[in-house]
Amino acid sequence: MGKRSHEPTEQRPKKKSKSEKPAKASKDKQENGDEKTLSYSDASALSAIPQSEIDSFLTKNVIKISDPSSPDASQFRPILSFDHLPKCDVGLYTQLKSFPAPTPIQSTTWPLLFAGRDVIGIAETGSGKTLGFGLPCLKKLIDSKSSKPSQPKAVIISPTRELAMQIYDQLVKFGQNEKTQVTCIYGGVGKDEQRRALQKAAIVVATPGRLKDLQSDGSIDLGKVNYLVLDEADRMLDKGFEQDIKDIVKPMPVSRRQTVMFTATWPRSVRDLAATFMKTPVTVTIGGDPSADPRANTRIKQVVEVVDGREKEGRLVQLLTKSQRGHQSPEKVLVFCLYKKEAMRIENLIRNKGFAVAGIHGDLNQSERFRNLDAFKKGNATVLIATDVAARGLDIPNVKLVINVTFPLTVEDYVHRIGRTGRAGADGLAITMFTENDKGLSGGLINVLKAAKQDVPEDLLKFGTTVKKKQHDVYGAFYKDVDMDKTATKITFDD
Ligand SMILES: Nc1ncnc2c1ncn2[C@@H]1O[C@H](COP(=O)(O)OP(=O)(O)OP(=O)(O)O)[C@@H](O)[C@H]1O
Repeated sequence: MGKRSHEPTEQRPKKKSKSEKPAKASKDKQENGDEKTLSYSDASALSAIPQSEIDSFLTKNVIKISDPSSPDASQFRPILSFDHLPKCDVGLYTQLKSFPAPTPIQSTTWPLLFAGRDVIGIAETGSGKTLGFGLPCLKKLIDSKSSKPSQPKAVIISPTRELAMQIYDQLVKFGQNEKTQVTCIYGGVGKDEQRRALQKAAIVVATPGRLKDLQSDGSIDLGKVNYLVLDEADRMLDKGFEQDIKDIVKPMPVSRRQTVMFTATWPRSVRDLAATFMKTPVTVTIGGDPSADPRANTRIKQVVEVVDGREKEGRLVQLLTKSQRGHQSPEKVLVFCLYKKEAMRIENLIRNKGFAVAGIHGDLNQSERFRNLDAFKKGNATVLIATDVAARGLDIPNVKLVINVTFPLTVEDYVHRIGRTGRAGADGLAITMFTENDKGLSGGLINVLKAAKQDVPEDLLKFGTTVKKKQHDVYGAFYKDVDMDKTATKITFDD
């Protein structure tokens, strides 16, 4: 565990006197001797906003900023409007016009990231974290561009291939002029094309296994990387990925890079480890205390049904019938299973009942995974049966309902799973079947329900309210290669 203390004092931003200068800059002394000044100062329109307005924004959105290096977190005023963004000559901000304003996590982390600080950003699912780290990444690339890149300057690591592709798509969409310089690499497909693309890549979005592979065989040199993002950071730091991440970051020492971690859940178990990857990070939390239980997005209505395991399939068919039949356009429903074989069995059952269904899990090849996800995105299939490979980060338009047929291994995964609905300000519904087998997680689930002001069924309370210590080292496991009623023997991850 890291020696560095990661217990910063929590501060609410203080009031700023009118005479105070808004300009700020942070210096990044690079090991190769270059001293790079990352200058950032508030736009004049932002400086002109009365402090009371800033304070009410921070209070309304329950924003906490913890900066161990400065008692005065107010030196970074949140960017309340896109007009407050630092000047950028190319059309980086053009696509933002489709949004009314930055989301709270964007408002609060952008100034810190533009100023070169290491940041941990914790905010609910579907709250725009991708652009939170993505826009400063593109801006940094644009600002630093003196010649064509020969080596990547930024690396964004994501736990799944589909999420990596989604982040890549967003970066390409927003950084249109930088298109050729963003590359996505992930496992399950050939390496040659990826090697070619890497030759002109300034930003690399990757899953850890393939990145490590290409690094080990000399296809990619990460020695010039100065912006590192771990998306779904708690997932990236758990036992399944920890060593890969350590290996990947070796050529880019912490002193020389800006390190950024974003997630919706931030369990204590990963915090000390996270600190070893960062230099005096500022922790930004939207909507609550990071030391509390994982927080679900409060616009999602959560229903928990305590059932007998044998009732699950019948109940699933009932729920799908209600959401799919008799509607001109059936609702999109995402159904989560824990096991690959379970997912396959449920998919067949649902298909035989005549529903428009697709599946996504680790036993499919990569083109099937992409194709099935795409069919669901486009609405050609309105039911997607998934394992936890689809639990994190995926931004699928208009998912109205998430059904958990089998409870995940951790309550954090539950929060991410249900977060596939209720995105970008929309409402959503999550229905979870909970059986006696899951009772070890009842305490954690009850706390998640209570924190989001949801009903807690009596039947669930019967299983107990104690929160057990995390049971799985491989927190957020994706798949188990076993049948439902056998003990897990092998857990595999994306590469
Ligand atoms: N400022 C904004 N205003 C409105 N919508 C936005 C804004 N920024 C991003 N979005 C949209 O919000 C949706 C969710 O964003 P994103 O996928 O980045 O969420 P997230 O916080 O990373 O979620 P998760 O925790 O599930 O990974 C996307 O469709 C994105 O285009």
